[in-house]
Amino acid sequence: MLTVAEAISRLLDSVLPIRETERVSLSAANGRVLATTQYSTVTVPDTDNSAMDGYAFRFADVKGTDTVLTVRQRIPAGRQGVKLGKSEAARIFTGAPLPEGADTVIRQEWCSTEGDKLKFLRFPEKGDSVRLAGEEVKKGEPVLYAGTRLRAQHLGVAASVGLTGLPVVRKPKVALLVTGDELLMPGNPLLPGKIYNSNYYVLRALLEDFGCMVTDGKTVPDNLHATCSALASAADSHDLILTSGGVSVGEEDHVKTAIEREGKLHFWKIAVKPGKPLVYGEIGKASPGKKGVPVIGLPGNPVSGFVTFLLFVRPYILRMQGVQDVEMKSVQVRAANSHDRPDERREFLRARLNGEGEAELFGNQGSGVLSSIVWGDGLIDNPPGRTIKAGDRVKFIPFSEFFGR
Ligand SMILES: Nc1nc2c(c(=O)[nH]1)N[C@H]1C(S)=C(S)[C@@H](COP(=O)(O)OP(=O)(O)OC[C@H]3O[C@@H](n4cnc5c(N)ncnc54)[C@H](O)[C@@H]3O)O[C@H]1N2
Ligand code: MOO
Repeated sequence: MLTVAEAISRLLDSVLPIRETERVSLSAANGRVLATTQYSTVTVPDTDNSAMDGYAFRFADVKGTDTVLTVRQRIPAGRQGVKLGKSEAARIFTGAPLPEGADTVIRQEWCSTEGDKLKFLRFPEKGDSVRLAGEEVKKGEPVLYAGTRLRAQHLGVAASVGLTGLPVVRKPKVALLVTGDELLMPGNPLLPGKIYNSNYYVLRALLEDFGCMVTDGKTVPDNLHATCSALASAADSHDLILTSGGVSVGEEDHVKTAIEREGKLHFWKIAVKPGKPLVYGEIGKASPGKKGVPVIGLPGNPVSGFVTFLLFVRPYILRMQGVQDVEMKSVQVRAANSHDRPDERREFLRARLNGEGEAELFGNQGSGVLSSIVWGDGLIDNPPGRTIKAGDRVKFIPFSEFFGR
């Protein structure tokens, strides 16, 4: 069995990055991956301006708190003032440009006025409450880097330098194939021996969360012929095929054999719990110089599907879109309760942070207990063979870490 790290590096080493790009408006760019580094065509801020509502003046005119200046002008944000005369001040508001000659602002709470006379309650320091031109970005500097997954904050920076749209990588086209004779879609009456298909909704939502365009067919029945033909037709027009179920060792599990028939198996089985039987391969007989379409087969157990998606599929599809930093980062916390049964595989246990910042494990760690991932807000990354006692230090990966970047 491969280790988690080996599986991730074999997956990432074989990713074919998508080269096509498109330009989208800023309001359509959330979640997309930036295709080329963006440089600012403006300086931000473009002039020195006030960080406070108060009074702008020339520092050299103020000798002490007994200095009195004369207020000669009023500059709201969006307007421009005129040059300051000797011992003059300007009434100024947050964001308004400093008038020529001014270098310091005193906030209104720290001074007083009588008519047009300004008195100081505190002695300022030179440059107080002034945002200098170019202190954030200078014209020509890079502001956003290729390979960034664009989030609200990146769109804000793009807008702040006047960009209206951005070049992004084309969305990966992913075929989602869910296998299993026992599956019924919600909306149908539940028949004996059947269960509702939850993986379809989980995996579709996850794929969309990470920027994919998802197409799906009917649920694939548990037979080799149907599995082979579903894989072969999905390979036609997709960048990736993601399957659910049918990857274990029973004679009703056909995904691995179908990959071997329709293409090539790269690996099967990872020393991870949940998720051991994950399979990776490609579909389509590779003609010289041409690769097949990658296929990742996730285990059918619902928690296994969710966890292995985050561990293995998420970095894969982000890297397809050009994101370099796809590593999952954990934080060290104390365990609130125990985990008594060690496993030879590296475990990703469902847990949540309590009010003390400790990770509390969900009671039933079964791979089919989907409610554990609703109760939990992250995973404890537990090394092979290790039990956990309350108070032990553990590595915790919040779900937000997977979704945040
Ligand atoms: N003899 C062995 N049996 C199993 C092994 C093993 O090593 N030896 N491994 C177990 C592990 S670990 C896992 S994980 C599962 C993975 O099995 P499959 O990928 O073949 O998944 P299925 O058998 O199709 O289903 C497993 C389980 O999940 C339910 N399921 C499947 N699809 C869905 C869906 N779309 N929505 C909701 N629930 C789904 C299915 O009904 C089963 O209960 O194999 C173990 N067996
Ligand atoms: O890998 Mo399975 O996912 O342990 O149940």
